[in-house]
Formats: sequence, structure tokens, C-alpha cells
Amino acid sequence: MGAAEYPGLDAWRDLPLKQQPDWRNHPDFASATAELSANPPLVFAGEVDKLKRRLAQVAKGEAFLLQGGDCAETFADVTADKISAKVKTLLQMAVVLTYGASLPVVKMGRMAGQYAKPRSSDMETRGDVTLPSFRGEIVNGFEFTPEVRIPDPKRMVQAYHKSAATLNLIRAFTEGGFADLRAVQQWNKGFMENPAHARYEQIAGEIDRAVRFMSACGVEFESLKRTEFYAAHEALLLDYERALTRIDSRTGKPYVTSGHFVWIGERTRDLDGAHVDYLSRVRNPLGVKLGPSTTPSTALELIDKLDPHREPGRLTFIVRMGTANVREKLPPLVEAVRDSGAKVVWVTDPMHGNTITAKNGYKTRRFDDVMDEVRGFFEVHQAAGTYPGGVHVEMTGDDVAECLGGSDVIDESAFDAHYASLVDPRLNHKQSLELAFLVAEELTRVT
Ligand SMILES: O=C[C@H](O)[C@H](O)COP(=O)(O)O
Ligand SMILES: C=C(OP(=O)(O)O)C(=O)O
Repeated sequence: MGAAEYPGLDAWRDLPLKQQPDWRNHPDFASATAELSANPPLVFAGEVDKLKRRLAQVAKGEAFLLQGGDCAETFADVTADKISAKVKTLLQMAVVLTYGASLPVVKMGRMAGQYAKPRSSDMETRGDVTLPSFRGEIVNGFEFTPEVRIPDPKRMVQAYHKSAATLNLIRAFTEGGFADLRAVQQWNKGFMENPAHARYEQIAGEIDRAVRFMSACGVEFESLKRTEFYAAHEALLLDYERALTRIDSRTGKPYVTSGHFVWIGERTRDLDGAHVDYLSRVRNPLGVKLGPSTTPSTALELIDKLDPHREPGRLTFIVRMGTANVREKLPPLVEAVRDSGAKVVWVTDPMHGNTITAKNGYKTRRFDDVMDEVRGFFEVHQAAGTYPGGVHVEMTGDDVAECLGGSDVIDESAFDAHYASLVDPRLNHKQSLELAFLVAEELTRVT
């Protein structure tokens, strides 16, 4: 049976559906979705199942999850340099965490599919011109002209090909020698003057010596030569996700094959909405963002809908409370889930609850707020006796200036020249490493 015949996969079409472009009557809609449906999957169900097993280890407190990448990927940034900088930064963060906390780290990029963005407003006004808001390059373009802002379904096909190219390079890097732990010092090249880089250099030197010592003793670690790396994105655009859903020939079950892990955003996680219904029917490990308005009963109902069989690794709650709320709003959720006996993975997203507008108009976040929300997340879990299982950040491997602060202090004056994100601000390379050191310290306390 193909996905077209599988029962229930189209039930979402009759449910309240938020944050979608109005493009069903576009002349290219049918051909674009047909082309996607005929294309090969981007990931295989076996890999997705393996990730679920890894996340089951996280749920048990035996591993840690690192999720990071752009707020919104762009087609233009599908280049070897940009992809390698991101992968390298995530690998460096993972080294800091693995070495600091002596735990395996599950590595996952907001990559190879993070092209759709939910927006607060459907329309954007500049001066006396009002146009549809930018919703990510899978829907429309960023340039503020009527032609570019009109949603174009052909962009879904372009996003598929860009995701395929990204995933292909990620697989080459992580399987083909680039991620070899014996190159741990190489990943820091060009980044040496900052305290975070100096700290990293020290860890890398220690790992290098340990590996060389073991090699001299005749031990060869095949597993150091490659690493698992998974692709994740927000499953926002259901036309795209539906067209890339396939029935796994081994199990006869549906999988979203646009990425290994998909999450439901804060704005689309309504219990009776289309997103929760659709994702409840596929077998991938799922995330759900939980903001400060989440009640304990909503969290429990989400578990019932998305993980009715309490399958280890199936469900990850990505909490984005904001630093002002995390210590007050997170405990009731964590306690209710703990007391229900459900085993979800708890991840902190210290970015989305801390967005502010700078005096010069840019959306930004204070690095101190990001760090403080991470500390609050760990405090709450320590008090509840639960496991803080991961961190989810908007970051890049590039030297951008989008978030304020960090040890190489970034202030608003840097934004005009070095702000590149099309939607929300990301941590740059140094800030990402600094955050990894903080998380490693916090994790050491609980493991
Ligand atoms: O990344 C998250 C959302 O897409 C983003 O915060 C929405 O931003 P907006 O409030 O500018 O629409
Ligand atoms: C939109 C996002 O987050 P949230 O749903 O938490 O606002 C995101 O992570 O890109």
C-alpha cells in the first residue's frame, strides 16, 4: 500500500490548519506536490528508527541531545563552506559536551529542511506598502516585492533538492573522514583568539593525546572515524510533509521522509489541529515546542495523542519559556509528566522565549538571557529529579552579529554589517561554543 491509500493520512485536511500559504489554486500546486510524491525519500525509515533508539537512551539519562542550526535555512547558503561551518560547529559543541559530561551526544542539525517559518503576522507593511510576510524560502522569497512575496508551490521542489544536496554533503562529511575524532583540533582552525576557542583547544589537545596514546598501544577505534548526524526541521508545511510521506516496506508504517526528526511549533501545537493529527500518524521521533502558556494538562494530552503507546524516544518536549518564566512555568509541566510515568525527552530551547527588538530595529537576544534560561532548565530538572536531556539552539558556524553579548562582546552597532538571518537571530560560532561549555558544566553536575 502506498501513502495515497494509507488510512487517515489525509484526516488533517478537514482540521483547523494554521500558518499555511494560500496556494491550493495556484496553477503549479498539483504538479509540484505530484513531483515531490514521486521523488525518492530524503531519509530512510531504518535511520529514523535508529534515531528513535538513540533518543530512548536520552530519555533514560544515558545520552544527551544537541540540536542546532539556522532559524531559517536559505537556498543561497547551500554551499560547501556554509554547511561545513555549521557541521564543524555542531561537532565542536558535541566534543565539549561529550568530553565534559562523559556522555554520548546525539547530534542533530536544524538542517536539510528548515525552510518553513511560522509568523506572528500574515502581512508585512513597509511605508505604505503591505505584502504577505516572508514564510521561509520553501514558500516565498525575502525580497519585499509583490512578485517575490507571492507564495509559489514550485519552491517546495526547490527546497527538496536543496535539502538533498545538504544531506548529501552532511553524509559525506560525517562518514567520509571530516568528522574523524582524530581531526578534533582541525575543527578549531581560524578561531583561536577567543577564550571559548582557547578552552576548546585545550580539550582537543587532551583528546588528541589520549587517542594517540591508545593508537600507540595498538588500539584502533573504528567508531572514532565517523559519526551519526541527524537532520531535523519544523514540520510546518503540511503539503510538503504529506507529499514526502512514504510507507516503509519493512513495517508497512508511514514515515515522514523529509528528515529524521520533525517538530511541531509553538504556534501549531493545538490538540485538535491539523499538525498534531498528522504527526500522530507517522512513525518518526517527534518534538513539540512548549512555550510559557502550556498547562500541565496540555502536556499530558499531547503525550496521549503523540505517544499513546509510551514508546521510548518517540516524543521530545522542547521547552522555550524565556528566562523570566522558566523557573516558574516549567516545574508544573515536568512534575505532571514525571508523575504520569511518561518518559519524554526534555530539551531546552533558550532562544525563542528571549527575543527582543534592539533600539536599531533588529530582532535580537541577549546571550546572558540565553545562558540563564539554560541554567534555569537544569535547576528545574534537578529539583524534580528528572533528566535535562538536551539543548536546541539557533546557531551558525559563521561570524555573524545577531545576538548581544558573549565573551567577544557584540553590541547593536555590529548588526548593520554582520546580521544575516532572515528571521530570528542566531548564536555565532564563538557564542555557540561558549554555550556548549556552560551546558557541559551543568550536565556534569547531574551525571
Ligand atoms: O522562528 C520563529 C518564528 O518564525 C519567529 O519567531 C516569528 O517571528 P515574527 O514574530 O517576526 O513573525
Ligand atoms: C518557530 C520556532 O520556534 P517556536 O515554535 O518555538 O516559536 C523555531 O524553532 O523556528
